[in-house]
Amino acid sequence: MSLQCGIVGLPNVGKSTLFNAISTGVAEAANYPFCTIEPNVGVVTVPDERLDVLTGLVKPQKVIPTIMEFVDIAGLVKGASQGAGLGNKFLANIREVDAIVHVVRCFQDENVVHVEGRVDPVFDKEIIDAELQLKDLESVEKKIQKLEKAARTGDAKAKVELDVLKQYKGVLESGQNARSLAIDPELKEAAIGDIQLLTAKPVLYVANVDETAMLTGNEYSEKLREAVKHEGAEVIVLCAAIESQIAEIEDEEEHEMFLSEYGLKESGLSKLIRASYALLNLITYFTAGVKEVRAWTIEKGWKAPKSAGVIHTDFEKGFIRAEVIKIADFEKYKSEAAVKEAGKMSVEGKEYVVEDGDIMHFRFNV
Ligand SMILES: Nc1ncnc2c1ncn2[C@@H]1O[C@H](COP(=O)(O)OP(=O)(O)OP(=O)(O)O)[C@@H](O)[C@H]1O
Ligand SMILES: [Mg+2]
Repeated sequence: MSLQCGIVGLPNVGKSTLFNAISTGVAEAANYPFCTIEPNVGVVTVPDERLDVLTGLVKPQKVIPTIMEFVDIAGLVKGASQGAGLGNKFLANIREVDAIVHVVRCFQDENVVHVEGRVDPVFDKEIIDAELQLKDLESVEKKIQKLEKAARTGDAKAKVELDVLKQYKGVLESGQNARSLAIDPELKEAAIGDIQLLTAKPVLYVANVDETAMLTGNEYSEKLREAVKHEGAEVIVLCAAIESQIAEIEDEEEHEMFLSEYGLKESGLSKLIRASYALLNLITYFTAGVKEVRAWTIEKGWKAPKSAGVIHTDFEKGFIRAEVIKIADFEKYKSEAAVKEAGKMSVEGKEYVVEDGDIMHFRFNV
């Protein structure tokens, strides 16, 4: 299971710089075969200290972290929803991703052209939002037309959906994003699940600042933070130009030194990758054996059989039970045997909801 985050923003704000940093950022996770699916899709490993802890205790032959994909989407401009600057093609790229990383320029640099001729992150963000909203409005209106016909023939389901879609229309027309509509998840899925509204996708913002503001942020990033406060979205402050330099350092020690020289505890990229993972409502469970210690991605709320299914469909079909160790217990008792002896391993059935950090052992029968 691998989900995609699309990197979105105006032209020349640092999207590709950030993408390249992410894509070459093997320093954090040198043990995963980094690969590129397409030139603009990068597979990154999700940094996870717990995996290091487990590896230290189990000493496996192989360690496999979990992954995520980032897509570098070309810059959108004003009018993109009407096709300006190849707009429609890029908007289609956004439709395919699961979440959006919206990069906003918060750095001053006369040598880097700003398409609007000035640095104003809040206004920039609004340009992008407006284009995405216009595109969504188009999709919503199309579907409303279809549903109106069905509703007229007395289709009750169509009437319910129509009502929801009209609410979305209202939200979009008032210049808000579809995600701001508070609505029952099932109703939402029925109404807009098939049309993949761009502004319904979860979002986080990257304030791309200059080197001097990397630790503290600056007036621009503050303005952005203030402007998105009501959205409840996260704002990550980083300097894409520096991040891409840091990412190129493969030697782990040197990498650490570089970070500490800048006063950073961890790279902005690690922060961004973890935040994106959380944004998608993803959690990690582990399997731990001497052959392999591995992190697996599932969605929050998944029960044991479905979670087992990400390893192999047989695990789900033939699920019998799961033996679960909490990672804190593994750390405390140092081995599976010691955990068992202490009575800290639990045996769970089909209804067990897997928690972040669980170490799972599935019993199955095919
Ligand atoms: N934090 C920063 N400080 C200073 N310069 C930066 C910063 N981040 C990126 N840049 C510079 O900004 C320029 C544009 O960056 P980049 O190509 O990544 O933008 P982009 O958003 O991908 O643009 P496009 O939409 O045209 O593809 C580059 O010259 C890059 O080095
Ligand atoms: Mg680019």
